[in-house]
Amino acid sequence: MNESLMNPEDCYRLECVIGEGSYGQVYKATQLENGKVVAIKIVPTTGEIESLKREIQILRDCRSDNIVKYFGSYHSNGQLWLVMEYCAGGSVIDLVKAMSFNGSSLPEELIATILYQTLKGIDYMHNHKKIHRDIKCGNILIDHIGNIKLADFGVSTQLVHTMADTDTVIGSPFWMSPEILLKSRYNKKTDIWSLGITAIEMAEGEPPYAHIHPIRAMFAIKNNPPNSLTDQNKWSKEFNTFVKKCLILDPKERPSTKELLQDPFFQKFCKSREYVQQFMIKNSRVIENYKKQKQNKQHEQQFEQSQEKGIVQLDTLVECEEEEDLGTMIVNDIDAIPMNETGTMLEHQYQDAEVYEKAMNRVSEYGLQSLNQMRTPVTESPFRKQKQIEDKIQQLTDEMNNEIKKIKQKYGDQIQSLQKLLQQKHESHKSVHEQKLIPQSTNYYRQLDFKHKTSAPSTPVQMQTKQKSQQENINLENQLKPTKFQQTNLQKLQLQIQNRIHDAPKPDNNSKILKQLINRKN
Ligand SMILES: Nc1ncnc2c1ncn2[C@@H]1O[C@H](COP(=O)(O)OP(=O)(O)OP(=O)(O)O)[C@@H](O)[C@H]1O
Repeated sequence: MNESLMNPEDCYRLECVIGEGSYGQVYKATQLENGKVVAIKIVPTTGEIESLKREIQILRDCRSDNIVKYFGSYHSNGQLWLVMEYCAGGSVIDLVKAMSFNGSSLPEELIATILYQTLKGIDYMHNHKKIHRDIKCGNILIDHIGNIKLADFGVSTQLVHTMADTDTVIGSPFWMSPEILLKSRYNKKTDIWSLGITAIEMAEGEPPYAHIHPIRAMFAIKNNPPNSLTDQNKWSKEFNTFVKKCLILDPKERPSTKELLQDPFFQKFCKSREYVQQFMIKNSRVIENYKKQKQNKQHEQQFEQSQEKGIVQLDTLVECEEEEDLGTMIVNDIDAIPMNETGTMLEHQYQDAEVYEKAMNRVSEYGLQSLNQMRTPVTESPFRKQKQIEDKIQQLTDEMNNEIKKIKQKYGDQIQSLQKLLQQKHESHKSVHEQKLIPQSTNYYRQLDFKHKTSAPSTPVQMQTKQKSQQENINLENQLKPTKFQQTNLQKLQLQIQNRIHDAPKPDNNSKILKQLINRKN
């Protein structure tokens, strides 16, 4: 491989992450010299880079309008950069998922056009003695003018003779041909099988057996290979026949790319690249909405994963993202996965029970990719980091606002009921004054003093009346004492509650409160 030793950061500016594969991320980037937009796949060289090297090797030899173009590669700072043509329409899987998310499916004309151009890309590869081995919607891209491009050559192979290495099971489980799964000798016809499964994926939103565990699916494909679209009445005779041809069990009987390019399905339904472009423009909002949702989900998962540290060893149990596209797997010995004919797992034949248990746990946690040696963390991107910080701040702000709301709700009711109580006490107090015809004053003790001074007794009757009145006043005073005491207590309580509301964290408060919340959360 002949990659450049220049620092790629001097040549390109990374704009944003546009996708993520098993071993690294794909960025949209700008070439500084001329402002050209490109796609760059970055893989940390500490992990598995063989597939990227293979991809570079295959891509640099390919010159076809239906294969994503290769512009160069760089090795710098422990990373391998693969610079390629940017396909603004994204992958066909996003289109398929967006449409099914919207409750619709792709029209037959679009399916035919995408399949035809993909087939042309495969035809080019086969003519140059290359097998793709991983044909699926996730590896078919659409550019800004509606051209269809085959991508992801990480598992592609150069045919040295006529047959490929028979010991290696390679590809994505649901799209794998029975001859690969049976470990028979296989050839380029394996790509035709995968194209048939891709046709079903485009029509039905997912490949056959997608609802079952991938390992079981591999056995199901071996034992009961899919051979047609599920609802044949929904589709044209030509489309049904095309799928059936691609899924012919015997590779020798299965048509070649040349034969399929002449198929009546394409003659009847295939349209121009402008048709694809128009379809993309018409459905851009649906696609964007779906991508945003997918991205948010990924960010959440990445944020959770970023709490985990460094390289994730396979035996570390972490929450596994829901995998839409199961990814590509390379297994050197499929028979090491013990299962019976119906796909039920058999009792392990591993010598070390614990090793077996861990391997199976990994498969159910991570999917089949975990059967590869090591899963490396994706490259840390500044965009992702910034998004994580923004999300964290948003999350903390929301939390604080909720807390304030809760405190207000809780104590607001109490304050109201205490105020009501105070009002009632005040009313009863007033009514006692009215009964005794005592003039209202804000200070009751001052009133008593005034009465005392203004009504000095002179006669014994007056003395008696005064004493009686004094006694009554004392009684009244005694009666009011607890009320007064209660009132003071209530005021104190109200003050305390108000202080607590005041002390509660505010959304725009300083970082100390943020830290308190983070600590409490941890
Ligand atoms: N040249 C490109 N232009 C635009 N988007 C791209 C390009 N290459 C890849 N992508 C996007 O990046 C995503 C990840 O691509 P990548 O080839 O790394 O992994 P993958 O094929 O999805 O996964 P795996 O390697 O596990 O099979 C693709 O699904 C696609 O959406």
